[in-house]
Amino acid sequence: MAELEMRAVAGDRDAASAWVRGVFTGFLDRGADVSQEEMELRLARQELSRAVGFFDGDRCVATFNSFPQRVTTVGGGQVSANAVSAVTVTATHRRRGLLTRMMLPDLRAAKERGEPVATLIAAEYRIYGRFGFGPATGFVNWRVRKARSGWDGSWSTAGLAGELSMVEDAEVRRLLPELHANCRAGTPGMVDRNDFHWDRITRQITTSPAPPATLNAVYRDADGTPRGVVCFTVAKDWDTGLPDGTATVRLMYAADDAAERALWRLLLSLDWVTTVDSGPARPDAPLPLLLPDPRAASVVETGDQLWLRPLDVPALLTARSYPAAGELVLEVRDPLGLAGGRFLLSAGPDGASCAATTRSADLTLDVGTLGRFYLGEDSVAALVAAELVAEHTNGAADRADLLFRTGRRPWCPDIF
Ligand SMILES: CC(=O)SCCNC(=O)CCNC(=O)[C@H](O)C(C)(C)COP(=O)(O)OP(=O)(O)OC[C@H]1O[C@@H](n2cnc3c(N)ncnc32)[C@H](O)[C@@H]1OP(=O)(O)O
Repeated sequence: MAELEMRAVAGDRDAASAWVRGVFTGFLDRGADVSQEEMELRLARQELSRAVGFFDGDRCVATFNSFPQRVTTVGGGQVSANAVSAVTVTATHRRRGLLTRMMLPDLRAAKERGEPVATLIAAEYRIYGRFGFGPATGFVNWRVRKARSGWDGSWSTAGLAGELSMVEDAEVRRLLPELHANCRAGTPGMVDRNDFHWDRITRQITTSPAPPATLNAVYRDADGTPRGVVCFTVAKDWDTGLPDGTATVRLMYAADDAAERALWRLLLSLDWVTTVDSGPARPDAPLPLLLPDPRAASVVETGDQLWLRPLDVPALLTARSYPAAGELVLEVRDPLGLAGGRFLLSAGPDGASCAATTRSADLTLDVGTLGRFYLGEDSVAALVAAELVAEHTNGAADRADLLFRTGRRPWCPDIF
C-alpha cells in the first residue's frame, strides 16, 4: 500500500465532509447515515481548525482533532489545555502507526503554543499511556435496589431547602451553560463546553447517534438560583403486574452538596421505579450514604474518565493550589522529550513555585503518572506500592500526598 499523507481538513469542504464520515466509520457508526442537514451543522459548528486526517483515495481512514480547552484545577483555578478528540483509524488501516503520526505533531504543537497539558477521554485504557497520558479522574456507576435500601414508599422531596421542578429540554438548554459553569468552578477535573455541545445533548439540533430523550429536573436554591440539573430515562416494567422500572441518570450537574442531595432524592423517590442506575457518577457521590442501608447501592462499574498529559511541568504544578506547605523534588521521565526533567516544587497555602533543579530527586515517575495525582485522584503512596512512582527519600510519598490530595475527588462528567 502506498504511503498515506496526513492532511489538515479546515477550509476544504470535501475533505472535512470525508473526515466527519471517517469519524463515524472509525467509531463503528455508519458514515452513510450522516444526513445532509447534520453534515452542514457539523461543518459550520464543529471546531475543526486543527482537525487532521489520512486519506486513502476519497475516503478518510484516520481522523484526529484537538481544540483549546479550560480545565478546572485544585483551588478553582483554570489551566489551558489541548483537548484531543475524534481519534479514529478505520479498521482497514489499524496498527500501521497512523495514530502515532497524528498524535506526536499535535502534542508538539500544543507544547509550542505554551499549553501546559493535553487532555482526552480514553476509549480504551491501553491506547494513550505510551503518549504520556495518565488517568486523572474516575467515576463509579451505582445501582440502587430500592427495596433493599430501607425505602418504605414514603420517600419524597418534601422538606428540601430549595425547590425541584420538572422542565422540558429547551429549559435545560437555557440553564445548562450557567449551571455547568457554576459546577465547573468548584470541581477540579471539569472542562468547559460549547454551545454546539449543549444544543446536541439537549436535542435542540438533530445529530446522530441521537442522545436519548430524557425527563429533566432542575433544583433551585432558596433564592431561586438554579444549582443542579438531572436528565434521566425511565425503562418502565410491569411484566409481573407489579411496577419494576429502572431510572438511569444520563446527565447530572450539581453546583453544591444541597443540590446533589436533592437530585438523588428525586430519583430515589420516583414511584414505579425499583432500581436507580446512577450512570457514571462522581466517584464520591453521597448516593450510597443517603440510603438507610448503603449496601443497597452496588457498584456496577468503576473506571477512569479524564486523562492528562503534562506538557510543561512547572506551569502545570503552579496552576493549582496546595493545602499544606512543603517541598518536593520530582524527576519526571518523558520518553517523547516534551516535559521531562527534575523539578523542585515549593508549595504552600499562599502559592507555589516550581522550577528545574539539580537537587537530588525525592520521587521519580513517568510523565503520565503525574497526571494520576495532579488533581488529587491517586495517592502517591499507593503509586509507590504499584511501582509507578519510585521513592528515594523516606516519607516523600506521604509528603506528596499531603500536598496533592484533596477532600473530594476530582470529577469530569463530560465526554468530549
Ligand atoms: C480521545 C479519543 O478519541 S478516544 C477514541 C479512540 N478511538 C477508538 O477507540 C476507535 C477504534 N480504534 C481505533 O480507531 C484505532 O485502533 C486507534 C485509534 C485506537 C489506534 O490507531 P492505530 O493507527 O492502529 O494506532 P498505532 O498503529 O499508531 O498504534 C501505536 C501503538 O499503540 C498500540 N495500540 C493502538 N491501539 C491500541 C489498543 N486499542 N489497545 C492496545 N494497544 C493499542 C499499537 O499496538 C501500537 O503499539 P506498538 O507501537 O508497540 O506497535
